[in-house]
Parts: sequence; structure tokens; C-alpha cells
Amino acid sequence: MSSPADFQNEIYLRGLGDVVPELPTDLTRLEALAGRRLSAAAFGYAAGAAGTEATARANREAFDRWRIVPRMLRDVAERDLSVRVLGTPMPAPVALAPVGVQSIFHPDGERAAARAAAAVGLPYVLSTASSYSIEEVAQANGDGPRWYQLYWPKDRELAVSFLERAAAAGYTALVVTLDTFALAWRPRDLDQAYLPFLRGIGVANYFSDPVFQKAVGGPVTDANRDAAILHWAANFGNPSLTWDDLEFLREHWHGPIALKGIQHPDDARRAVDAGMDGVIVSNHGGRQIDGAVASLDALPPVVEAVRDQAEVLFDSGVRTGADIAKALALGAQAVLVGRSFVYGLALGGEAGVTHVLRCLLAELDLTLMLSGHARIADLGPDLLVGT
Ligand SMILES: Cc1cc2nc3c(=O)[nH]c(=O)nc-3n(C[C@H](O)[C@H](O)[C@H](O)COP(=O)(O)O)c2cc1C
Ligand SMILES: CC(C)CC(=O)C(=O)O
Repeated sequence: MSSPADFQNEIYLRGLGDVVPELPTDLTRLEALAGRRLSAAAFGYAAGAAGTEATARANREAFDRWRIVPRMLRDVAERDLSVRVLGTPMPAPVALAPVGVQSIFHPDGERAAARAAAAVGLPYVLSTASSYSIEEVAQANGDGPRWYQLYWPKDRELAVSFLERAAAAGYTALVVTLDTFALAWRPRDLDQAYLPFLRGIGVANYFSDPVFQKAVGGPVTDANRDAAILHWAANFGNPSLTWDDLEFLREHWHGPIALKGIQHPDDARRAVDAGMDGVIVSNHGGRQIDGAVASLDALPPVVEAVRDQAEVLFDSGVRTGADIAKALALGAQAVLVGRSFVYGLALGGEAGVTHVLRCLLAELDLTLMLSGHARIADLGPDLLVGT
């Protein structure tokens, strides 16, 4: 006789894959469990946000203001969740958001998460601020789809080196994060004096770069480690960048480019004018500007501004399959999930990340089916009513 977990998999997940029975399928409870298992500092770094964390809360509240209006008798026996975004065929419109320093959550860090992403077939977006090198993560990701996220450093030669390494290692699209050229006021980290990268934790990708090494006088060892960390901190972001600088990226990256951190429709239009392929509506999970507009509220005006000219992706606050359906209905072509997969990584490494992704996809599939939609393209504003 099958166990309750088998029954659950069979009935609710319908072949979408195994979950880890010990881990909650409600990802908000997964967060609470991660809070009990991780050190206070590491959990605070993941769960925390800027200032009073008003924007992080607003990100969630914005989802609650939309309700789904299901439709009946529409033959939803067969469903297709697949999409193509930034040139990448995907089994469902979900990617793993770039998250830095993943080794603070699990020793295998980005490698474990990239393996899980490949197993489920969803794009893994590697942060520039990664604990393993571009090449190590590509190897773990194998044949899985992968995109590279650039934190555009002051040193242009270093930026080019990252882009060339990423292209050579099979990352097919570039995500350029614009909202974090400086780290925000984050009280949880400040109060715990916890910024892992300032201790050299999690920035191995920089340390492994030949241009970075040249700048610090050779490979990073105990002898030049402090100097390397200072060089990293001085170079991490560039507040002087302007829209004109995007031309430089176009010269050095030959695949699709999406700008991450767009919240204003005029910025989305400028991205299109600059020849970008996509924008990611995001407020960095509320981690940058306390009081910034909820990401879901920023989405419809951006979609309205650049519909048919650029792909619009979305992140910040996604915790459920229903959240994903809402963002898609409001015009996103795909969503990225951040903290949700981080908690899975913290609690179960690769299997924990797979668990989270399977749960999200299964719930998305059920939401589509029960609301009377057989394909992702069928989702539109008429799915929702504002409350
Ligand atoms: C611990 C942590 C580290 C992050 N590191 C990066 C990063 O290196 N690059 C980046 O573009 N975004 C980074 N982000 C932001 C995510 O890509 C994403 O925008 C955000 O997590 C989405 O919100 P969510 O966590 O509510 O899903 C980070 C987020 C978290 C929680
Ligand atoms: C290494 C960091 C800059 C990662 C980040 O973007 C974040 O903590 O939000």
C-alpha cells in the first residue's frame, strides 16, 4: 500500500516529480522552518530587507489584493505550461532568481541549486557574487538552461572578463541588475554585523577571475586576502552608469539581455530604445529601497509601456503557484523566485531546491486547471479581480 506521501505525490503532483516529505509544501512554513535551522545572521540576511521592511511586506500584500475568478467547463484535461523566454525554451514560466553568496545557506551553494534547476529544466540565473565560479556552476548545471546575472563593476576589463567567461561556459542570456550598485540600509545585517562578502565569504567567483587577480597582484591567498576584499568592495558597483553605457554591454554580449530592477514605465521604454530584449520588474525582494512601490503594482504599467517590444519578467514576493498565475495574468512572461528556493537550499540542499520548484510548478498547474486555463498564453487580466 502506498504511503501518505506517495498518495499525495500521485494525486496532487501528478507526475511533476517528488517532493521531500519532511519539508512543508507551504513555502511560508518552509521559511519559518529555515528560520529555526539557519544561524540568526544567515537567516536575517536572506529574509531581511531594507529599512522597516515595508516594501518586502507590500510585495506580499499586493498579491493579496488580486483574487482569481475561476471559469468552468473549458476542457482543461491537457495543459501546457511551456514558454520561451529570452531565447530559452522552458517547461514552465519560472526561473531561479540570481542570489549571491549561496554557500552561506548550504556548503554546496550555487552548485546544488544549479543541479536542481537542471533536473526540473528551469533556468538557473547565476549571480556575479557567487560562492562558486562561473565555470564550476556551469558544470553542475550540465545541460540545464542557464543565464548570467551581471553586477557591473567599476573596472570595465573585469566586466568584460565576466561576460566572456559566462558566454564561454554556456550561459545564454544576460541579466543586468541595475538596482544594487550599492547595498541598501539593511538593519538586520547591520545589527548583526553580517555582510558575508565583507569577510570574503561567497565571492569566490571574483577571486577566481584573471582580471581580478591581476588587480590584486596574483591569486588570492591569506597574504592578499584583505586587499582582495577591499578591492572587491571598491569595485562591486558603479553609481556613475547611465543609459548610454548599455551600448558597451551590447558590444560585449551577443545573446539576449534583460535589465533587472525596472519599476517605472519610462525606464522600460528606455530599455527598449537601448535595444534590450527584456526587463525584469523587480524591487530586489524589498531589499533596496524601503518604501518602494510593490513590485506587482509596478508590473501593469511596465507591461502597458513595452508590450510586444520587449519581454517582461517579474520578481519580488512570489511564494505560491497562485502568485505566479497572478503575475502572468498581469502580463509577465515569466517570474523569478528568490527566497523560496533559498530556504529549500538551506533545508535540503539540491533536494530541498527541487522540492520547492516541484511544489511551485504543481500548484501553478493546479491553479491553471481549476481556474479553467489550459495554456499559459490563455492567462490574461480577466483571470483576476482587484479587491
Ligand atoms: C539572499 C539574497 C541574495 C540576493 N542576491 C542577488 C544577487 O546577487 N543579484 C541579484 O540580481 N539579485 C539578488 N537578490 C534579489 C533576487 O534576485 C530577487 O530579486 C528577489 O529575491 C526576489 O524576491 P523574493 O525573494 O521575494 O522572491 C538576492 C536576494 C536574496 C534574498
Ligand atoms: C552580494 C549581494 C550584493 C547580493 C544581493 O544582491 C543582496 O544581498 O540583495
